[in-house]
Amino acid sequence: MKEKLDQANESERLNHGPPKPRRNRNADEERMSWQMRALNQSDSRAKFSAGISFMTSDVEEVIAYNFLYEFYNLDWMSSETLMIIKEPWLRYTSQSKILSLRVDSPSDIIFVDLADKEFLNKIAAKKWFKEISKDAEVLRNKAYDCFKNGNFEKALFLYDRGIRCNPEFPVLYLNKALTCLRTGAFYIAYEAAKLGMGKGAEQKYGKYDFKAMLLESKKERAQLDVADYTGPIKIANIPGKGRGILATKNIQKGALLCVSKAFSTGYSKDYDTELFNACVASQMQNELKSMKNLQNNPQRSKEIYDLYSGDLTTRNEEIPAGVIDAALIQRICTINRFGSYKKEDKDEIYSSSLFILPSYFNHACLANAYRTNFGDVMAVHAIDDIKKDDEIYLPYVDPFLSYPKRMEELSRWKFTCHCKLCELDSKDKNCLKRNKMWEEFKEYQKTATPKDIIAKGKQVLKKIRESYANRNELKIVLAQILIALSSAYYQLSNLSKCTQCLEEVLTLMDNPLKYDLRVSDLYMNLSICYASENKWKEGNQMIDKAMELRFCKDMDNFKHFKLLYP
Ligand SMILES: C[S@@+](CC[C@H](N)C(=O)[O-])C[C@H]1O[C@@H](n2cnc3c(N)ncnc32)[C@H](O)[C@@H]1O
Repeated sequence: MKEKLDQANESERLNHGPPKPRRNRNADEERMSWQMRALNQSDSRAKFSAGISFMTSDVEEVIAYNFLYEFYNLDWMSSETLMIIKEPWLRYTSQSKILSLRVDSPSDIIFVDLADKEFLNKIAAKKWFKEISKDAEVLRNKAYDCFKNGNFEKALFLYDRGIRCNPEFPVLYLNKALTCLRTGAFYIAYEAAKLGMGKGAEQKYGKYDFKAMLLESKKERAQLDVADYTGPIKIANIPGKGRGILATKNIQKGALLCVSKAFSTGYSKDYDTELFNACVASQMQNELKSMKNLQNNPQRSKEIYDLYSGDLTTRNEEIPAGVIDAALIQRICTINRFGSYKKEDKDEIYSSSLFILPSYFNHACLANAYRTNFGDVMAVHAIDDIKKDDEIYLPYVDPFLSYPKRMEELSRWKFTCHCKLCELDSKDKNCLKRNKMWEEFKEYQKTATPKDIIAKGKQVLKKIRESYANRNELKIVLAQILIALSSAYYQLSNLSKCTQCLEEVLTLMDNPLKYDLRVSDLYMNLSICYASENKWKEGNQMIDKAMELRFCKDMDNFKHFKLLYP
């Protein structure tokens, strides 16, 4: 750690002074040195760079950030690659004392096809021109091989080359469209398909079915796709909060407010997690995915750049479609991050997503809406009755956290929450003492036996109950300790005590927080307790309640609910 800091400080110092002249570098030596580094598997930078061979008498190191690539698929950066770098700048990195060309935004690099004589002429780089087969059929076959092997970037490159060789060959456009669908470049796919059809593809190859192609493109992808749905809500300016979401009519609790497909999602397991913690890894992956998606779908620029980035004053700046402002996208992805966490066997999977419409919800700990994530699709439901023109909130942090912890986590967004729960907690003199007791008990619980948990838990329960003497609602810590006790009683098969605790929890939680997944789980636990005492009617009532809280009440024959509680 110290070594890394020293390196960073040293590079900072160098970057503030004038650059030092350096000796010419020999291309072959450099290539050898990078290839040696590539042998060292842990140096991912070297692996990436070893693909590059140098043709000039001098060598410059380029560090390109924010590219989404896979190490086993680096064809797009090989010895043949010619690129134009827009607005390059020189920097000393913390890794070496040699200046490198730094590129932050993927849209600052234009990859040039060496077979594109016209373009090379235009940029006065004729000498790089390489005579390549002009047979569009050959190129089509080569591209198709790449496509079959999942190398979509290279396939696209070759289809474009083929189109340049023979712009009147319609199937190339259709194949290009299919490849674009695989990479998520929907708009370019649509444009290419339209061009192909314009060139007579339909007459030549039969009816062209864009929808079938889209379905085909999804076969190997475990990504959900839905059309976005917007219910009775709208985006509006909210004094003191920027923009937010308002109800356009009276809404009953349980109603569906919107369904959104993530613009981008990053998963921790897709990243080299040795370097970062899982949460940071998923966030970094999400930033790269959002840049890639925006590069593929430039017409969505406005939607993304309109999102809150932490500074309301600079929002008016119009960024042209196709330009990736990497720093801005990183800020947007951070402030509007929707995270989720899942444990699968031993694997802990974090995901970070960027959603468009849901990013406009402002925060309240005691919110009136609840989000459910299904992969990279989010459904938002009302969890309280909401009046027309009332603001609708989602919680940015877990409302079951203690008040100080919630405030600490919310400080990232630089506002103070004034929801009913925060107002109550901030005025509650016993709040800190009570949270301390609960935190200590949680620690104790980790290693204690169920019997010990009950013995100690009863004492703590008494004190926590007393601490709430002057408060009538939202006694969340009391509910939490009762949940802990109910689980210990259950483990000791003392079902009547378990039932007693759960019944009290559910009375205490008769507020919007009952829609939390952890509370509907308790209804299911209680139904098991009732069933084991042959109280079938009560048991069924509990299942019914859990269904309502999971927004499954109006769904056909329990199908969805069974997925949640098999
Ligand atoms: C994800 S954005 C929400 C949409 C944002 N208000 C906008 O104008 O686009 C998060 C930002 O909204 C503002 N915000 C959210 N909830 C708030 C609240 N309860 N009170 C004040 N500002 C809030 C904060 O500036 C926060 O950093």
